[in-house]
Amino acid sequence: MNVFKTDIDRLADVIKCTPSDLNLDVVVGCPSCYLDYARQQLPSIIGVAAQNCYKVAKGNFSGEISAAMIEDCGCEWVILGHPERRTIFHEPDDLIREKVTHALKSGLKVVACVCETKEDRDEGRTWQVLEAQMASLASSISDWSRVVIAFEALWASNTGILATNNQVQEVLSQLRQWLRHNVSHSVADTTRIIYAGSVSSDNCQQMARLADLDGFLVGSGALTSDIVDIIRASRMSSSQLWGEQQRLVATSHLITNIKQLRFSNLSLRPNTCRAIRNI
Ligand SMILES: O=C[C@H](O)COP(=O)(O)O
Repeated sequence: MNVFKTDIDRLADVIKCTPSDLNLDVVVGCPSCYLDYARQQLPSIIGVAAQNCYKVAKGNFSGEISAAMIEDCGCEWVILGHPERRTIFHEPDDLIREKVTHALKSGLKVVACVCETKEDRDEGRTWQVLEAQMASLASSISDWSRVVIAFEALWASNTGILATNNQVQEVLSQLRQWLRHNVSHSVADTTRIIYAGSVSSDNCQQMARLADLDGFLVGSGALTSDIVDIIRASRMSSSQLWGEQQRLVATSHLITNIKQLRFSNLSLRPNTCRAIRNI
């Protein structure tokens, strides 16, 4: 709930120049009322994701949208179980699992989120919480090739506290090991696991080097020129995915300020210029 149509226009203007040979998926998370508009404005190389959808195809569920509606808008992604859905709207694991089941069955690709809160970390139950979320999600997934796992350290999102690289890598590694032991080696080796929690220009390059990191889910950084650096860092990521999967950057918000930066030399840093050219 951070942007309007004019922001989509600005984003589209910049991103139309994006070359098509990126070894990277860039997916723009979008409020449901703008899905259709965003899909029309953005180049086809950029994915568009809904930020939620309901668990059934059709019916009397006022205020909800369905997977079929997302597809009808020409979009192929949905973000499910976002930490804000889990914590602010109290979506339980079971509901998220049902949504993931339905979205996949409907043909969408899913960014499935797991998260830990500050209390989870302080009380030493991070892995217990994440494992329960993973187990619930995994029971709904038959085709992992259309699933990206996003881990968010909620305590490091807009709090002024940053997760260290070690803290992030530790969890990402645990998530991959969990997939290895509970799903399969090939799923562990090919499923993209991305990180969310105040990813910015300042920390994206170091994080991109983490062994088990395959991209980012970006919130506030997608509202500034930082997203250019983040996309660039993701492209250079050292993750070792097998098979056809590419690294991924998903935004839960639209990128708003790139055009403004592009045409405002005062606020355009040299590395941002280069990054814009390179994407
Ligand atoms: O959807 C994005 C995540 O909630 C992360 O947001 P953030 O990058 O502002 O911490």
